[in-house]
Amino acid sequence: MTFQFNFTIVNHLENESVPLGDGALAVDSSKESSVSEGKHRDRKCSTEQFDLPQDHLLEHKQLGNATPSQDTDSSLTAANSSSNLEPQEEHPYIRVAKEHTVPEDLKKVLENKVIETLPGLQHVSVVKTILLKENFPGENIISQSFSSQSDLITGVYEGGLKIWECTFDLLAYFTKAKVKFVGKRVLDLGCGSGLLGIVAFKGGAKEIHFQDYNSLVIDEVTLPNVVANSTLEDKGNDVNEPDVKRCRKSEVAQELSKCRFFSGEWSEFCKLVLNSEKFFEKYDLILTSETIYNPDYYGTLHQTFLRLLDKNGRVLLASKAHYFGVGGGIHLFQKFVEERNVFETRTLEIIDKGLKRFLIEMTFK
Ligand SMILES: C[S@@+](CC[C@H](N)C(=O)[O-])C[C@H]1O[C@@H](n2cnc3c(N)ncnc32)[C@H](O)[C@@H]1O
Repeated sequence: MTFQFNFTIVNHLENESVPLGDGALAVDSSKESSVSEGKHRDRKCSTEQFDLPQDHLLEHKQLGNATPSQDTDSSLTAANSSSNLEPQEEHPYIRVAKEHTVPEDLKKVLENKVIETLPGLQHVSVVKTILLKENFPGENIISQSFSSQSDLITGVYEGGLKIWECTFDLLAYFTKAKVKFVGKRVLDLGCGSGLLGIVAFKGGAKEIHFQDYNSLVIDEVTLPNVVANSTLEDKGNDVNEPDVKRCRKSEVAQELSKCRFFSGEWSEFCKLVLNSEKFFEKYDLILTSETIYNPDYYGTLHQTFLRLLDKNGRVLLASKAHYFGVGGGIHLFQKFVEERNVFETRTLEIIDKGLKRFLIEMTFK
């Protein structure tokens, strides 16, 4: 079955057809659970990494693999042009992280976007973007993903343009387990649409950071989604008085200042936030859905948790049991984590409908 719109909301929305826009992305939903195969994985590599955190966890030995990267995209930057804090000789190119600022004119962010409420998630609206590939010559992940008919292109496009199934599992868990966000520092890691972070935002989190591999995803999907879910939409539309409007705008800007947006590969993202001039406090909660499909990334991912999670914090991770084609999956990842002996993992829920899926929690030992 082929959907033709910017988001493929798999399984849950399989029967929801959306009108076509010219130039809209077509994604084959039948490939949802089997991510792109080895044909794109020609830069698979692994290295020992990186700078370890300056705390008690230093004593734990790190054996991670580095993330593969592939330079087919002009937005990639040579790694050796960035900070030399970390050895990266085996990666001539790596997707350097950057922070995306929220544009002042929020209306512009939503220009040409169609906002739709997700069925069953009335409190979260989702922006559907019309992505014309010629608008994004630098990061032509849309056309590449389309022409290769795959959901992921390792090191080029990591799947953030669509909403993956486990996101809904984690959202349901938040409600069921009454997960508290108030006052928490939250990271939506590998955010794609950013729904997990958005729920944390709406739930009163103190600060919410969104990270995706692709800057296009942040600019065209995550950021518009967050703006659409800020109170600007709820409050702003029916008001005409300039003073009231101005006041609401500044309220919204203040609210949005709790959110920060980052793109780039995980180790680069860690470097960016840890070395940033802005004060960085570790996260109380790291939310992450469908990010353990590729075993080559486990080292970097584990390292990211290790470096960015507060010692009393927890990771809530949602994943399919197995990712056919790429080889990752929950058991492999849990084994990897166990061997590093830094985190404890606990299975929160097993969803045995369709493809088996897991929700796990990770806390420091
Ligand atoms: C399959 S998508 C899942 C998106 C979203 N969490 C969801 O459930 O809909 C995987 C996400 O992980 C991120 N990701 C995967 N590998 C990464 C890496 N090595 N460095 C940075 N981000 C990565 C990508 O940005 C991508 O959005």
